[in-house]
Amino acid sequence: MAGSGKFFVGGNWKCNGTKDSISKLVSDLNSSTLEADVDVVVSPPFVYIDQVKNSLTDKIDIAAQNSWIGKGGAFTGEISIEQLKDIGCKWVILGHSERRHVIGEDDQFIGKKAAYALSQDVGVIACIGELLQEREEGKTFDVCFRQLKAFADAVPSWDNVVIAYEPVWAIGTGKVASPQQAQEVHKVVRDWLNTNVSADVASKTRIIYGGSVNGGNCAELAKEEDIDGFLVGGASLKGPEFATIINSVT
Ligand SMILES: O=C(COP(=O)(O)O)NO
Repeated sequence: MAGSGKFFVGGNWKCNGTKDSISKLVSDLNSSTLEADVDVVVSPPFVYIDQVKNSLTDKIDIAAQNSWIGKGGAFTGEISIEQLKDIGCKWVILGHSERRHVIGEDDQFIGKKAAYALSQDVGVIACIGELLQEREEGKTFDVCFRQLKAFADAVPSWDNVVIAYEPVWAIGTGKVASPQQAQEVHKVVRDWLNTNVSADVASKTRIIYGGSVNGGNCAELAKEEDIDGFLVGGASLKGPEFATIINSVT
């Protein structure tokens, strides 16, 4: 399994950064003190992965923000897992709500991507989460279970999978889920794994939270039993704050 720490923290840089700003961010990360039992990844835009990989401390791995459903070839604009491995990616974020609700990727398409990445020994950060309307209609669990099932139907194994619960209404809004809200969903996700996959997978799979995590709220969230780390957007673009979040999970 790529990474065997009890905890997992990812920094999703999304479509942000320049060569200069990323150079500064990497420098800040390289000078940070990071706790040992946390697997840490950062996820730069594709065009900066090589720069980051060649300058970042080896204590932090690289995750791609997306990947193609299979081998490369005549797929204009796509980037294959083989190419991402070639430049040092060990992980890939798949099913992010921005890919689902902005780009329009569906559960099955995301499942195919996850299956192929895992078949090539690249770890998958499998994102799930409900829209505000779905939560208001009491459908949070149904949505998460549907998304989980699509991953479960596709993946050959859960050994290299981290689940990221990211309520869409909390992403980029500053409206972080309360520790109780996040724990409630993380618990039912772990129970779903126990019932539908195995007790071993349920106990070993890291379930991380994403959605407006910052240096001020991470400690309270990290205290929850079933929160095994974070997938951080905006706050991961600030090196010192991202280091604070990483060190809050131990
Ligand atoms: O999308 C997110 C979270 O983003 P924010 O931390 O900016 O809410 N992680 O993948």
